[in-house]
Amino acid sequence: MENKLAFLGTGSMNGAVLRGIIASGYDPQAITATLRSDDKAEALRAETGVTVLIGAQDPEANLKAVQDADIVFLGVKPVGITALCDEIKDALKPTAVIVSVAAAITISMMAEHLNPGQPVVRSMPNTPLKVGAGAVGVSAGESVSADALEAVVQLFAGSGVVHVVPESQQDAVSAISGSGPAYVFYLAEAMAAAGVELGLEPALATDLARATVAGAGKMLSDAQADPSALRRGVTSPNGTTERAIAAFDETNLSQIIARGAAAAAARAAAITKELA
Ligand SMILES: NC(=O)C1=CN([C@@H]2O[C@H](COP(=O)(O)OP(=O)(O)OC[C@H]3O[C@@H](n4cnc5c(N)ncnc54)[C@H](OP(=O)(O)O)[C@@H]3O)[C@@H](O)[C@H]2O)C=CC1
Ligand SMILES: O=C(O)[C@@H]1CCC=N1
Repeated sequence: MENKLAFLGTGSMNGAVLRGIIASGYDPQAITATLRSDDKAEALRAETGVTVLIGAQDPEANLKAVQDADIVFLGVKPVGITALCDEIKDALKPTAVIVSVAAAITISMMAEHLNPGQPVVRSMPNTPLKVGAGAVGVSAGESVSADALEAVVQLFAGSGVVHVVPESQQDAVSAISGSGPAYVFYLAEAMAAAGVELGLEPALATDLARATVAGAGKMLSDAQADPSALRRGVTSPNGTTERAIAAFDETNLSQIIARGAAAAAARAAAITKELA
């Protein structure tokens, strides 16, 4: 029988994890999801077939969702994670594995707000899980058995690549793959704007940028794909692409991207300090 799953705070990220799991064939009847407000509840129910409980209508929604759950995904904002742990801790099965998707909240911060020995996994997923193309870093607390960790890894693996990483690397994972989809969307926005500057209609420029980023992403989705080799395949000697890459290099675009990622990782470390 499949593990019973609970999703507490089923917004953008937990919703993507949930949709990825459902798309990979998991029985929706084994899943209960909670939301705080009711505006997206009906759509979530209709789309996924899971049981949806709404906090604004039932103060016990989270408690009901976890009472027979084997794996509990915490999907609220970082600032709400420890309060959510306090809320649910006595309703959890002692063996239930808590899986946080929150940036910056450490395993020990969660463990302080749960009963001793409750297994805790810290994960950093990303929203492309929703379309079966996610990337996830997971780190296990000391109470997590090898079987329990494997069960969590398998849930994510149905809709993305999964790497078990030391918890000390989670801020870096967050800065690369957690936030990374936004960097790629930003690139698509910048390409569309560049197309408009070159005289294309905005709708055409956006469509060309969108299809190009999506197509390049599809080529990269092969686990053996090498980004540098793929780039060279587009870059004719003394051709047009070469001039664009040279202009990027002149402006040190790689360093600019590294600065952005470092700023994201630094913000995660700062949030940890703020909320510890
Ligand atoms: N968005 C992303 O790409 C990524 C996000 N994350 C992490 O995911 C977490 C959630 O972020 P995100 O999904 O973007 O945020 P969202 O605001 O989209 O989702 C949070 C959800 O939690 C609900 N909620 C808040 N408090 C409670 C509660 N006490 N009980 C039940 N539901 C509650 C909110 O409901 P309501 O709207 O009604 O308040 C909302 O639906 C964060 O900790 C973030 O660090 C990690 C990786 C990537
Ligand atoms: O922006 C954030 O804080 C979250 C964590 C990683 C992606 N989104």
